[in-house]
Amino acid sequence: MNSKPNIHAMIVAAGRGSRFGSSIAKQYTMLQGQTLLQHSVARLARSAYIDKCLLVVAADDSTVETLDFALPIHYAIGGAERWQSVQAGVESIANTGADDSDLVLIHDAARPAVPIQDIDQVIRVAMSEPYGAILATPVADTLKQSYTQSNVQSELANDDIGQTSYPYIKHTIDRINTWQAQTPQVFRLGQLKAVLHHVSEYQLDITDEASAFEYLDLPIRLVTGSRQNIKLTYPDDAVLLAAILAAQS
Ligand SMILES: Nc1ccn([C@@H]2O[C@H](COP(=O)(O)OP(=O)(O)OP(=O)(O)O)[C@@H](O)[C@H]2O)c(=O)n1
Ligand SMILES: C[C@](O)(CO)[C@H](O)COP(=O)(O)O
Repeated sequence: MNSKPNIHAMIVAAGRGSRFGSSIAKQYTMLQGQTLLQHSVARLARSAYIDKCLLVVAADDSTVETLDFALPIHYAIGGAERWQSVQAGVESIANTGADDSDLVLIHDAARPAVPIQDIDQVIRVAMSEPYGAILATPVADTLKQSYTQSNVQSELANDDIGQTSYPYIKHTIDRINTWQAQTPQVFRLGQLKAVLHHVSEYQLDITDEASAFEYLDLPIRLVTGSRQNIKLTYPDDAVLLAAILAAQS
């Protein structure tokens, strides 16, 4: 195993933020005087392993070029699904002549509070792995699988409590050995290219790149990260992120 591979950092910022529901793409939400995307680049800039960054943005993005970043920036145009944005970034990195054993670090623009020590730790672990490693946190809550049943007779008419769409509990999911995936996710370039090709060929539905390796039974290491590394997904997350960024600064 090459113990000192090159690291190619990529931030995916080509999403729409439909669950966040703002009129501007959520990566341009301002918190603590900067956009989320600028915060995320600034976090990577503080890692000794990273000296430049590829930003994967939407084809119609007219905001990114108006911003200053803490690293030299290159651009690629993203796709409709997150993995397609990553694939565009991977192609761009491969076209620079990068080696298949190099590491590609993928981070969400929407995770601006990742601690620097977590970035460095997941890189160090990935360096000793044949495929890669991701940040994640053990699930802390009791998890319920749900079902919906429209014709259940309840003592209280559903309308009386103003909500007809609450589901019921099916069962409790065992949380032992259950983790919440975060980013950065760090993989060998050649392997990442291959698994994304598989996702494309078989039209797999994935929400992170580690899932592509899972489909092929390729082991990816879980590195325990901070619970502060939350993603701006729903409007409530903005309150939490603002508090986390303020506490970290
Ligand atoms: N086609 C896509 C979809 C997502 N992303 C990026 O992937 C990260 C995490 O994805 P998510 O939170 O799902 O972002 P969105 O797709 O923007 O949100 P939503 O699913 O609510 O629309 C974000 O930084 C987002 O910009 C991307 O680059 N290209
Ligand atoms: C990559 C990711 O941030 C890991 O948590 C996540 O999978 C992005 O997509 P999601 O649809 O919000 O889970």
